[in-house]
Amino acid sequence: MLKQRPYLIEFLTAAGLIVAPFVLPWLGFAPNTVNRILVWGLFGLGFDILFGFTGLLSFGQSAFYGTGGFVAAYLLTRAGFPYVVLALVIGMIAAAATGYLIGLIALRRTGIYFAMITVAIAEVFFFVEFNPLSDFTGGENGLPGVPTPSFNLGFTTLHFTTGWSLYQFLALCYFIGVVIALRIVRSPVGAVFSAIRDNPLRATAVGHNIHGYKLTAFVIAAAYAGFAGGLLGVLQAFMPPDAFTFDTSGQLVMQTAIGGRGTLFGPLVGAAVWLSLQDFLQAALGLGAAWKLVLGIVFVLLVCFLRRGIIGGLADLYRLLTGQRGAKEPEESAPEVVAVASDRHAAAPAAKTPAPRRREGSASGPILQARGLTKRYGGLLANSDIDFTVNHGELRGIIGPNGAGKSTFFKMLTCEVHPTSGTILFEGRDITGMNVTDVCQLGLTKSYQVNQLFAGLTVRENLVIAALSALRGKFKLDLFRSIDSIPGLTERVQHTLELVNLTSRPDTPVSELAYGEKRRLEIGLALATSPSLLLLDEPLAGMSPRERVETVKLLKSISQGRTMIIIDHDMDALFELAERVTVLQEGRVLVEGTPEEIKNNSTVQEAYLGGVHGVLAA
Ligand SMILES: Nc1ncnc2c1ncn2[C@@H]1O[C@H](COP(=O)(O)OP(=O)(O)OP(=O)(O)O)[C@@H](O)[C@H]1O
Repeated sequence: MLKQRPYLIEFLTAAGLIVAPFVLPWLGFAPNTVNRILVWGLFGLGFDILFGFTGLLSFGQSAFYGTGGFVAAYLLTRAGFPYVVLALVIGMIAAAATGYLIGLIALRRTGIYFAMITVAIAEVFFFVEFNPLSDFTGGENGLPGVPTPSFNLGFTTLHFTTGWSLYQFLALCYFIGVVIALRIVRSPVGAVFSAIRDNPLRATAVGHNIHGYKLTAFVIAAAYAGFAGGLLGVLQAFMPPDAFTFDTSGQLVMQTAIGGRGTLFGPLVGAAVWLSLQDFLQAALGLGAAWKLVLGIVFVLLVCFLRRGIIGGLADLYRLLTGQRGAKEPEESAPEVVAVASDRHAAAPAAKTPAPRRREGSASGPILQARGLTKRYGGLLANSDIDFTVNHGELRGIIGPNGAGKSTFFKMLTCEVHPTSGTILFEGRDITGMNVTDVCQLGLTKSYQVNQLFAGLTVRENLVIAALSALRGKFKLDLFRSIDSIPGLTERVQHTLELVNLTSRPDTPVSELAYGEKRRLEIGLALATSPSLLLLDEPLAGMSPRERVETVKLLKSISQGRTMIIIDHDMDALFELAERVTVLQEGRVLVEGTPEEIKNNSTVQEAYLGGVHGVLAA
């Protein structure tokens, strides 16, 4: 994400587009096929930002393809609008506006429900195009007579009519589309897109308004689709009604899967495979409609054996040949291994600490107050009437038997779940009922009991995601800004790497980290948001004895100048770290005191050991 060879991809794209008309005819590609591939490739650039980079699978892109196409075609054929490029841009804006409205509805749901909504909406558009709007769209006849572009340069006029002549115009459009898409995916917004794809829950928890970013990706994809739809009309001199069909959306998804999602060029490569196979099987072999049978088999084989598509497969091959390690897809990430005897990167006290949002030295008194906090899950009372206060600069420990309600308590404090009753004050402000993103932006966040990392990204990229929320706020549309140009980002990430002792592993994909390293990165994600109150939910869970010792050292170092609350079952470690300890039992505060008081408290010993007094204190 951070390291990019500037303009190399842009240069190679331009070179490829210039060379293509000289090379592709030798490979049997007709100019019309190449032009169709470019239109699909442009359509796919936006779709790949949505699907490949943000992880949102839409089956409704035909709605925007058709909208942009018909708006442009209507302007050029029925409304007598003379400017082709401007008509294409207006079509694109219409599609983007439509995408915004549909996105507001569709993005209310995730996963399969989101996909189903997009299918349904595309079907509605198809119906509307054929019936109520047929006077404008030509119904099943479409809109014939779409002109091709020409540019008057004063001394001469450039006409882009058909074949390789039109290719020049389409290639320019595709190139501009690639340049814009690359800027977007390299921007902070692009980084947050990847975070949403990998772990939307954590992207929200580190302070990003993921709904806003998803909507952005949706609108970008719609805009690309709308422009490509307009180009389809120009290419065919006719805007076909089937632009609106489900087949269009399905073909786009399949082409992207064939070429490789999350690569930007995958849809272009997928379209090349699809359309050249279509031409070859239909025309050369005379298979007629049966060509789809062969295509289906090719698709299944490709998806089974090249899960990351053709480009992903080639990238893997390149890494294999050059001995580089490659990032795995998030779903293929190695399961977390608890044994970490081979962890060579032992923790050590860190040199620098990213500053908390509010300096502790300047504040005193309570930073957090919970009053009468209760959480009911149906008939189960997970937390009951908890009163809890933590002061600025304090390191508080929370212990309690399994199921005592510790994690639920943390979830309520960070507003991940809302209390059934009670109030939470953070820095004197009532945060009860706020959302986890806003609370993180205020400076209260937590590390999770079970790692919640961005599994498809590297260590550094993970920390960048978290640091971006502190530096840019929860939502910002800096779509064309380079991520490297954000002041303080590099330093903050570097400091966090030092703090969690991962300086030797910044470019390692998360899937290749040892368990202990993942736990430290988990803490690093929370730290990189610069919280003024940091909650750590079982930071020592699953660690070997050696790692526990090292991590306790690390936690001590982190705690300097910071307010922290730590839940853990390792009481020795917690008693060593915390100034005060709160004991929860059956959802209630059992007792609160210094580690010494807790160790010697007979009620606590009763709760833990069923009355075998003295063992805790031993
Ligand atoms: N989403 C939920 N729906 C229903 N019950 C829940 C939910 N989350 C937690 N609980 C229940 O609430 C109780 C407290 O759970 P919680 O995870 O807060 O305990 P804990 O002290 O963190 O336990 P552990 O130490 O094992 O992590 C448990 O009985 C648990 O089953």
